[in-house]
Amino acid sequence: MSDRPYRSALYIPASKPRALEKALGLAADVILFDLEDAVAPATKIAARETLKNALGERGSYVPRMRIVRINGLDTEWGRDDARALAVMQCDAVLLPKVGSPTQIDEITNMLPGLPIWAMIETPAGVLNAPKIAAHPAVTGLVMGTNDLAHDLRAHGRAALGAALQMTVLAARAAGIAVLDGVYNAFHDQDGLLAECQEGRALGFDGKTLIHPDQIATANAIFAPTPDELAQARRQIVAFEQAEAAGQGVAVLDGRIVENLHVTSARAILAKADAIAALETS
Ligand SMILES: CC(C)(COP(=O)(O)OP(=O)(O)OC[C@H]1O[C@@H](n2cnc3c(N)ncnc32)[C@H](O)[C@@H]1OP(=O)(O)O)[C@@H](O)C(=O)NCCC(=O)NCCSC(=O)C[C@H](O)C(=O)O
Ligand SMILES: [Mg+2]
Repeated sequence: MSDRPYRSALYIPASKPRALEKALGLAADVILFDLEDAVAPATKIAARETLKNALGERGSYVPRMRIVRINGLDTEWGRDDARALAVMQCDAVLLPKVGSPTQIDEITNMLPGLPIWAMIETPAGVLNAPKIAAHPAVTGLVMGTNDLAHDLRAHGRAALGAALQMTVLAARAAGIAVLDGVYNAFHDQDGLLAECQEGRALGFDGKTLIHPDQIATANAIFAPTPDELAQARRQIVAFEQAEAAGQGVAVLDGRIVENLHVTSARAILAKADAIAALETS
């Protein structure tokens, strides 16, 4: 997996030109240009044309990662959406409601070479998440907690715990990125903060968002903290000193530091560097 930050991934309905324009100045790490559920059926085709214009120029929205969510290939719009990607400058395509790796084969045949992100938002998708994540074209998973809760007839985030963990497990086993679902109450900053903290503790790389006011919270919570950075540096120094003294393990503040801790520490520092590079470019 790259060091690229995925702290905040903002959905923008492709049917909203004002939101598309506004996103040029927003600090989201990832923009999810949406042709699927945020766009009403009557405006799907016009939204696709709007998005072609917005993503027509090389370098537009860079340095943010640009991911286009198309409609499912089993819908009347999906195949034309996929074909339209040929004239859009984007970094990946996001396929909704992926239930099995054969759906990934289908989109890969249409868009060879383009990285695929898969939405895990159906019961079959959760159960098959390890196989979906292991597909060589898939570089990221995105939780679709609204659709999943609907399909499960579940209420509340706690009911999704197994699915959230299964999806993180699948992504980590495959070495790819994984993003948490959206927080619908976009005026509720306290609720968003709590859900971002929970998502980070579960192992997610970042959170998908629906409103610009949610970006700052996700960016803060999914970034390494100053304490984590200081601890990472101290662990590396302690381990290097132990190694120089012929030891395989260091002791820092009464805890052992092994090679695996150093690997994590280096990953934390690399992530902080990548965030700094993104924010200054
Ligand atoms: C939720 C909204 C409908 C709220 O819209 P609105 O009432 O217009 O918000 P504001 O007036 O507060 O907007 C203030 C300004 O911010 C811009 N804006 C709003 N939202 C976005 C956005 N997402 N990206 C960029 N810019 C945005 C407005 O244009 C205003 O700008 P200005 O004119 O300069 O003041 C709206 O936020 C919205 O449509 N959000 C996206 C909803 C969406 O994408 N839903 C689908 C994805 S969620 C999903 O499907 C998850 C998954 O599949 C699952 O199953 O769980
Ligand atoms: Mg959905």
